[in-house]
Amino acid sequence: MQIQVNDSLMNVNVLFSEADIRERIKQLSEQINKDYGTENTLIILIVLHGALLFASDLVRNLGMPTEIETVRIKSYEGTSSTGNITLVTPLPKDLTDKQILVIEDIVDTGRSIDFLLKELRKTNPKSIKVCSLLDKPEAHEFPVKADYVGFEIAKHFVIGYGLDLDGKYRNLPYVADLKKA
Ligand SMILES: O=P(O)(O)OC[C@H]1O[C@H](OP(=O)(O)OP(=O)(O)O)[C@H](O)[C@@H]1O
Ligand code: HPA
Repeated sequence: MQIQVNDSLMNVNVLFSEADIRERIKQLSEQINKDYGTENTLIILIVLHGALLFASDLVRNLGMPTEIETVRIKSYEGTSSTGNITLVTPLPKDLTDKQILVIEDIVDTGRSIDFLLKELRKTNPKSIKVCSLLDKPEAHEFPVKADYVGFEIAKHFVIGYGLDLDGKYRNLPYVADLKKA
């Protein structure tokens, strides 16, 4: 598939197929189940919109009692971070002494997760961990490290499986990167 991005025609190259993603989610959920056990409630905090598809597949494989919460933050226009994070919806209430697992689609510059973790720490939770489908270590501008990462990728803009370009392509069942045609 080819798509137009600003003045350039881009090739869409599949990086991770549906089957790759399914298999990696199985491995990640086994690790999370092992780390948290089955007794205590885990708050699953889904960062909207990008993490919606990943989170909905991941939580089905978790064995502990969970409460699902969402927060919406926004900072991207096109393929670049604006540098300004907006907390579009408030944080969930009553996070004090709770175990929180933040679900992200991607850690790119790290600005969004850095911002969110700072906000969450103000609520005095018992613990906070981050599970991100994708991580771009070479793009980090903030000292963040996700506890669970599906795939590390190079510094290319990616779309699909929740990830968008100006709101489009989130419904693709695979993750693809964009390269000049
Ligand atoms: O590490 P960063 O450089 O901050 O990039 C990662 C963030 O960017 C995207 O969110 P976006 O603002 O595009 O909102 P969306 O989830 O609704 O697409 C993505 O979902 C992450 O939250
Ligand atoms: O590579 C990306 N793709 C889509 N959304 C994003 N938000 C940060 N990085 C990306």
